[in-house]
Amino acid sequence: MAASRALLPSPQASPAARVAVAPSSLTTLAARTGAARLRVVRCAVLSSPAAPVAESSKPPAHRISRSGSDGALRPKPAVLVAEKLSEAGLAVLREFADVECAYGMSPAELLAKVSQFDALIVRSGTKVTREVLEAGRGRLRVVGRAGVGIDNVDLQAATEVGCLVVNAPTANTVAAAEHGIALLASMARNVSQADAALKAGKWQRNKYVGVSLVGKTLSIMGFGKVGSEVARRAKGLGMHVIAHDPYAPADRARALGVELVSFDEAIGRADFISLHMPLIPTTSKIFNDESFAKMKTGVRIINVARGGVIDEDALVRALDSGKVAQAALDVFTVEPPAKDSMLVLHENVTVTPHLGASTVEAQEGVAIEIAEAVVGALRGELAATAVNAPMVPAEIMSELAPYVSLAEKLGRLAVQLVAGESGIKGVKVVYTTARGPDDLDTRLLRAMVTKGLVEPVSSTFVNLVNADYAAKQRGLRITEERVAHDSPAAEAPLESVQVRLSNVQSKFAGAISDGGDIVLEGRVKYGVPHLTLVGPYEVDVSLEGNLILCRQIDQPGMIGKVGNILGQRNVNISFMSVGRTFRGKQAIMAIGVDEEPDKETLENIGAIPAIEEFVFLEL
Ligand SMILES: NC(=O)c1ccc[n+]([C@@H]2O[C@H](COP(=O)([O-])OP(=O)(O)OC[C@H]3O[C@@H](n4cnc5c(N)ncnc54)[C@H](O)[C@@H]3O)[C@@H](O)[C@H]2O)c1
Ligand SMILES: O=C(O)[C@H](O)COP(=O)(O)O
Repeated sequence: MAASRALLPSPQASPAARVAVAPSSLTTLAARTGAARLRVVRCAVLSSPAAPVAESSKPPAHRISRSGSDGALRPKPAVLVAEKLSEAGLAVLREFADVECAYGMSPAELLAKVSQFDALIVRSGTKVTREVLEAGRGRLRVVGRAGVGIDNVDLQAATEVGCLVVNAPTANTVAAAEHGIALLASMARNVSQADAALKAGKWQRNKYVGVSLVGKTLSIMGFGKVGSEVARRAKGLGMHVIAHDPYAPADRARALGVELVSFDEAIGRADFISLHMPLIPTTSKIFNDESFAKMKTGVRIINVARGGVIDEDALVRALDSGKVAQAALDVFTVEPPAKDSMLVLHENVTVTPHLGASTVEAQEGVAIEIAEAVVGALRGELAATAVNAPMVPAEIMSELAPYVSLAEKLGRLAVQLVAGESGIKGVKVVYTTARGPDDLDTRLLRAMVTKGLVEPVSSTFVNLVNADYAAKQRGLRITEERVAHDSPAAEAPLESVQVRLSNVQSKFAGAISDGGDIVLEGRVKYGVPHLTLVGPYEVDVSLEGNLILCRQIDQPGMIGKVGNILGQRNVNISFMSVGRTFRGKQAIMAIGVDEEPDKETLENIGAIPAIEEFVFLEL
């Protein structure tokens, strides 16, 4: 079987979720409800060795009806809708399945019910925990998230029990952007405070004098789907819009008349700051005492992204001191927030209960998008919005698995090296192989590089079906080059894979090649992906755990010094490799570590006099 007939999800996915897709159907796109969306493509579900269901917990018998496209009689699937879904979506579901809407269930009620259903649909208010997924094991095949964020679904557990998770990533973008603008305007004019005062009988015209928006600088933090829609609307209000997003395409920003700037410049120049980045380890509490201190006194902040990007205690301090004049928040670290939350009760704070996606139109769009994805998945089709993606059949996996993992890891490392404000422009993937184009289809590898580049910095989930579309959406131009390997007798499908990011700045200058690109190259050795080139430096480090890269003057004792610091802090080194240009000149150390070193440990490494720069990268 050719490699081109295969798909691969995250390596931990269980065999029960295995799906194969014909290459001819890989790129069907459709435009709908104003937002571009991907259609599902038909594919064959490979045999799913479902776990045996205990006699006592067996679900009730299925109702028999004609649900197959071939008209054959087979059981009608059952779908549990746990949160309010628009009628349009329910109608799509009812055509294919028995639908039960059980809104507002307690966790115990959900746990008791879930084993009777083939699919479960939720929004952000229902926690789909490991316990829930375990309870559904054997019958529950799909969890549909009617919205973007899947922070409430235990993805790892879903994958382990062979349950596909699909989401609806685009239909609520405009609604979230409009809510951001609504909060911006109502905060600036004290609408909610004045409304509350008037309803309490107070006519306070002098107290609620607002500030104007026209001519003010708005910084958009995260220039993705929602951020760019907010920018477009704010320009219409006469605001000067700048943005910070290290991974956004500069062309798209330019087309909207938005200047991309560094983090410090964005927060330092802004009168208003609107947050639109995903909650990922690098953005967690990124707005904290230190960043508030760099803002203009009297700045105003809007958050319709995720509560966790703000250190909420620090925001209360900044509001109390007047550093931040006002905040308008739709999202909170814990939802719902405590009733006595000082942030929510602060008089200079406007709050809404996570309403960004809550418009009639968005909920209709999201409901249809998720209903179609769930029905498609129950039919054995692969949704382009599958979050824990599909994988390749065993015979393909056995040969390509380590290269697939290598491709994703190179993408993942490369994107973490990006810095500055120019955004990623060109991506080139170079394969050195003894095989001809007919023997090695590189789509899977290209998709995995895209997955590695996109997933760590966005709320987009990439699988083989949507990889090229996801790259295009983000303005990533991915080109490929095949370099013939000298030894045509070589058995391995690939000698090496190289990922080059052009026209980017890097937070680690040592990763920049002589040609000015971020360059990472890897090989598979004894079935394990290895990093073998960083910029111009040859290294050899197994890609397991996490990685520290240090650039230093080549001199004796460096390995010992860094090793000591890590050892003292109980950080286990799994691999270490040094590469240098010339003796006594520049060298880099690539260190594989099992644990994540804390900030102080990394600072101690950086403080070694011969170390010129270092970076910690997560795999
Ligand atoms: N309040 C709501 O109801 C609601 C509705 C929709 C989306 N959201 C949330 O809004 C956020 C944005 O959603 P989206 O659909 O626009 O996602 P997206 O993936 O399209 O955009 C996120 C952008 O953030 C950028 N980014 C990543 N790390 C960054 C960093 N350190 N600094 C600056 N930018 C960074 C990415 O490059 C990307 O361009 C998500 O957190 C999503 O869950 C909330
Ligand atoms: O992630 C999302 O799509 C938004 O935060 C909306 O969540 P909701 O569907 O619970 O409104």
